[in-house]
Amino acid sequence: METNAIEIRGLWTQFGNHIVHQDLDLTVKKGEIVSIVGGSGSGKTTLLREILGLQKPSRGTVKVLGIDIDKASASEMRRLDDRWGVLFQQGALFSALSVFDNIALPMRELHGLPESLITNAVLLKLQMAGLSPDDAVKMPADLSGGMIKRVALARALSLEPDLLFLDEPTAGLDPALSDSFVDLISGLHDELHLTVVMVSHDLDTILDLSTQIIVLADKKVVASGLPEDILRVRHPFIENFFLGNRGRKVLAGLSHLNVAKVLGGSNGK
Ligand SMILES: Nc1ncnc2c1ncn2[C@@H]1O[C@H](COP(=O)(O)OP(=O)(O)OP(=O)(O)O)[C@@H](O)[C@H]1O
Repeated sequence: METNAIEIRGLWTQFGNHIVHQDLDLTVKKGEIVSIVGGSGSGKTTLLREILGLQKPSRGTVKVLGIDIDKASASEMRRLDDRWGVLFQQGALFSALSVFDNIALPMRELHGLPESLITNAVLLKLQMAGLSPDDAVKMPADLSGGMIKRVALARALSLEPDLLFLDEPTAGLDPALSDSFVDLISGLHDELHLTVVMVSHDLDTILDLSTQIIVLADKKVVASGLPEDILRVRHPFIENFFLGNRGRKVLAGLSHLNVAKVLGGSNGK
């Protein structure tokens, strides 16, 4: 049985003369929560787009749930579409559709299910995403930022995916809302045995959720694993991101991680 949710081997991405990924390898096992981090322009969004088959790499293979995205037939791609849910930063909801219709859309598009089943499924997804049945009739313009994220999450879950992709899930949320969104993702992961792949700049979210952190820099994966594995790798991005003032504060709050010990004498002051 396939144990890897995603396998990327020898990936190159080039736009004109600009090489974004150079011989990049990456593996996500089923059931993991993986955070992809990297500086602006390091190619995180492009990588997500390549995993989703929205963009073709210049070279290399991308396999999702055992299927080679480049060689997949139209029907295989449709089946994959059924098996992943995507919460992207932009265009999270259709503004002309109610909350109900936004969540129902993927079911209506892909399955032609009877409306009575769709209604029950939408109500269940609303509940899973921490929303009430009364929210179903609201329009996106009437929702707060936190609610929009929850509705977008409910829609991403609408086809009961095995894989969930989140692009900056907590961007724009205040700390309390961000914490409750993190709890929600964590609960859904445990309950639904989801594999989650997210791109995030939010260190709290990354450290709270990830079973694997993947650091993109210099056109490839420069470090991957748990925070203690990442911190052992000397790289300017890692030092800035994890060990800048804010990073140190967040890491200091993690009792299981002896940051000073991991860093040794030189940086562990
Ligand atoms: N379609 C495209 N054509 C040309 N260049 C592109 C295209 N898509 C992305 N790029 C370039 O590839 C690089 C990586 O972009 P990408 O959006 O993947 O980075 P990112 O890590 O997600 O950045 P950010 O954190 O700022 O969102 C950037 O230099 C970007 O300008």
